[in-house]
Amino acid sequence: MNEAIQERSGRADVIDGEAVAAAVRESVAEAVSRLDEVGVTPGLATVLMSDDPASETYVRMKQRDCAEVGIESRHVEIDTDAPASELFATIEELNDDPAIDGILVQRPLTEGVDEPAALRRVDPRKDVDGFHPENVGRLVTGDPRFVPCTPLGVQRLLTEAGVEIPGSDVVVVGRSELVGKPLANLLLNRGDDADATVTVCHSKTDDLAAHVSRADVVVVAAGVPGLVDGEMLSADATVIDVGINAVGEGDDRKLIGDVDYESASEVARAITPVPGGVGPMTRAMLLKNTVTAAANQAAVDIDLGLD
Ligand SMILES: NC(=O)C1=CN([C@@H]2O[C@H](COP(=O)(O)OP(=O)(O)OC[C@H]3O[C@@H](n4cnc5c(N)ncnc54)[C@H](OP(=O)(O)O)[C@@H]3O)[C@@H](O)[C@H]2O)C=CC1
Ligand SMILES: Nc1nc(=O)c2c([nH]1)NC[C@@H]1CN(c3ccc(C(=O)N[C@@H](CCC(=O)O)C(=O)O)cc3)C=[N+]21
Repeated sequence: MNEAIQERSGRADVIDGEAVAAAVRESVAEAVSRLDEVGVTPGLATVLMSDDPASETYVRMKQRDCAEVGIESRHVEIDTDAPASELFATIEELNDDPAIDGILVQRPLTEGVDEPAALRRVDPRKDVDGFHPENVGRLVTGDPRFVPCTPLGVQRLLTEAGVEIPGSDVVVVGRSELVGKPLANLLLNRGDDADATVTVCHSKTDDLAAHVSRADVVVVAAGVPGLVDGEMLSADATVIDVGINAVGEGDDRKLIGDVDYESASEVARAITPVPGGVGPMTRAMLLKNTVTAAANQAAVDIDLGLD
């Protein structure tokens, strides 16, 4: 049995995102020490312009992750009442700051700020989120530089779970710029960890169940709890649940995914839990992209040991 697969629940193997993310962080820490030997310390800047408590939590987690692997982090908070020009000026400053290798502008931004305009301002060489149109274009044309962290995390979970991606039928539920579209492009590209036949479903898809039932791999990123359940799945399917939905109040408050875990794990071959699946991988891939950005900007030609 694979290291990524820790336990069985129902019939499906449970893919342990925390364990795979810990292994990624370990290899990132090793790469950081190799960079340290040549005098390079990677730096990540997080920019928050929002009062959303979940965003504040995520940004804190990202800083903690950085500290664990030896990446320096800087956090900039912009008042939600401030004009967008203040956000844009902050991004420009970070673009020009040699101590900063990666810039993450936490989404969603406060209402009224033109998000695409903000993402376009990030220097594409520091765009560790992979959201700048230049990096989006490079992914789509099969010459990726920075690939968004969640799709990268999903791809790694699939390979760690022993899924043979080439030739497989992948159904992605959700077509957002953040997750669905870049994931579809990543798995559609040529390569040993790709070469999939990809179908992308969304809210206007006629008969979601018909698509899902034919898939070897189902990735759900819709933000709709219970959207995919066991009845829709084929018995050999691997299910990756990207959704993060907070349900309940007070002591009953918890996170659930977009997949009905109970029924899906009775049918599927393997499944990711929420929490503990894709979320930790998203954060781990951010660290990896930051180290890559640092090596590229320092123009050091050393083997980072990252793949
Ligand atoms: N684990 C992680 O690391 C991350 C988790 N997330 C989570 O993943 C989920 C998706 O995020 P994101 O991509 O940003 O979300 P968006 O809201 O931007 O996109 C949701 C997508 O799902 C589609 N959709 C909505 N309802 C249905 C439906 N009934 N049937 C089929 N498709 C549907 C939408 O279709 P249409 O385009 O037609 O509106 C849209 O394409 C959220 O729960 C988010 O919190 C996000 C990022 C990282
Ligand atoms: N510029 C930008 N880049 C992003 O990558 C980005 C973003 N904005 N905005 C919001 C989404 C969401 N996202 C998550 C990251 C980690 C977890 C995560 O670690 N989740 C844990 C649980 C966390 C908890 O306990 O709250 C888990 O699933 O186990 C979840 C969601 C990144 N996003």
